[in-house]
Amino acid sequence: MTILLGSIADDYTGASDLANTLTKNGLRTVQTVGIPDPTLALPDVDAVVVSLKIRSVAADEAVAAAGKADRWLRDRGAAHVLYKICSTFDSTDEGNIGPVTEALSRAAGGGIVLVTPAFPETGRTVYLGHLFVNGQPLNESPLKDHPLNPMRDANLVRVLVRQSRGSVGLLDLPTIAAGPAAVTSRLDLLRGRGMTAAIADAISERDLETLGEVALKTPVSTGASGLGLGLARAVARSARTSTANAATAEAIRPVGGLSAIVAGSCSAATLRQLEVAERSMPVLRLDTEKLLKGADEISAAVSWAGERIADGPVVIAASASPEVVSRLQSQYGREASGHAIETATATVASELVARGVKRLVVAGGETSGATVDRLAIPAFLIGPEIAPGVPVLRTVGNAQGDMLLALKSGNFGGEDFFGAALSMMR
Ligand SMILES: Nc1ncnc2c1ncn2[C@@H]1O[C@H](COP(=O)(O)OP(=O)(O)O)[C@@H](O)[C@H]1O
Ligand SMILES: O=C(O)[C@@H](O)C(=O)COP(=O)(O)O
Repeated sequence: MTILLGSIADDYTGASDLANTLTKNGLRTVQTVGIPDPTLALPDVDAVVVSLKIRSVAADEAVAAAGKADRWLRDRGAAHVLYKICSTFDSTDEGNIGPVTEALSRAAGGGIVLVTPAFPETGRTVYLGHLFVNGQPLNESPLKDHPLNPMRDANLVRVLVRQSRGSVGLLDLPTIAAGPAAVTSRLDLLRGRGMTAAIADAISERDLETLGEVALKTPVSTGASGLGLGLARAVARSARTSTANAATAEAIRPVGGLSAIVAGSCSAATLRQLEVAERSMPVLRLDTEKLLKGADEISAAVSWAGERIADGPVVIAASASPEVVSRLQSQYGREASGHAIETATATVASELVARGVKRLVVAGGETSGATVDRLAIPAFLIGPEIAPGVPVLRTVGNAQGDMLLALKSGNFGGEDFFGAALSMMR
């Protein structure tokens, strides 16, 4: 297998979002969980997205993990590797978007890296280096209250500079509108001025196609699914792969079994989706105070689910409003509470799988990472899209047998996401 496009994703929901975009734009794609074991039989694909859980870890740890994934991808022919970050640029000033981007670039021989989180299909646009989320500046959007990475600055040039050793330039919209040649010469100019990264504006698919075409000629880029779209279309044009949706029917062959939803995302979209789910499914809201004090809350949740799950899907959620989250964090600390809750939701999910759940929806990036790790799932095939950025996933090489999952980024999906997801997972 020669990989036409490689990617390293900083979390698992983000990986499935990107894998969905690559698939929709013609690339046969597999999502691996970490670097696959050599014994795992992977399907023949055009693109591999290696999912890592490094969004919220120390930068040196992220650099080391991404470096290993990069070598694995390059050894299998990937000439270009996209570092998939969140479309809302989730990171802190100690975050790793800058350090990983610089390390991947150094490993590939240096140069300037094109960076853009734009993903217009989900309302993420970048203009003059400022990120907008559904029309609101990032720092005024619900992301200002993210439990782990509160985003308080919409100026991404400034955000990236704070995380980087090198300096960061801007590829503005008029340059991008002028087409690939203009973008390439502007990048050359910025590189000549010693810049190691450039934040690229993008408000439409056309901008992303231009950026994808330019980025593909370089060894590394950093961005979200929007840049993935541009890269996939450029790869499809150059390698003459199909431009049709590459999702396979195999990916959604029914698996039967029971179904459940586990949520740890506290994003505005997930909170609304939980309210809507309450109208049609039993929903258990975990008492996170109790959860942090001991394991009883987990076993209580598992027995609550056990009494109901034979009759239909159940929902178990730790998710809470920004006020409740910040109260808990001031008592137990941000990282400690986040980590303890992720461990709890992953434990609940694995107990439910042990009781026959084969169709599982998980809401939240860190929450999904902890759950997929706990279930030790090695890889996923990409099925059809449930909502922009969220595909149905079918496990590959799973010890518990085939399962269908949906890993929902906190901010993605319409109000009825949970019902819509389960109706596509049989
Ligand atoms: N009630 C709560 N109080 C504090 N933190 C919480 C609560 N519920 C969930 N969390 C934590 O918030 C974080 C949400 O992050 P994540 O799962 O990535 O969601 P998203 O996709 O919305 O970013 C996780 O670390 C999760 O454990
Ligand atoms: O790019 C995106 O917005 C998503 O793919 C993503 O990474 C979201 O992260 P979580 O909300 O933490 O799942």
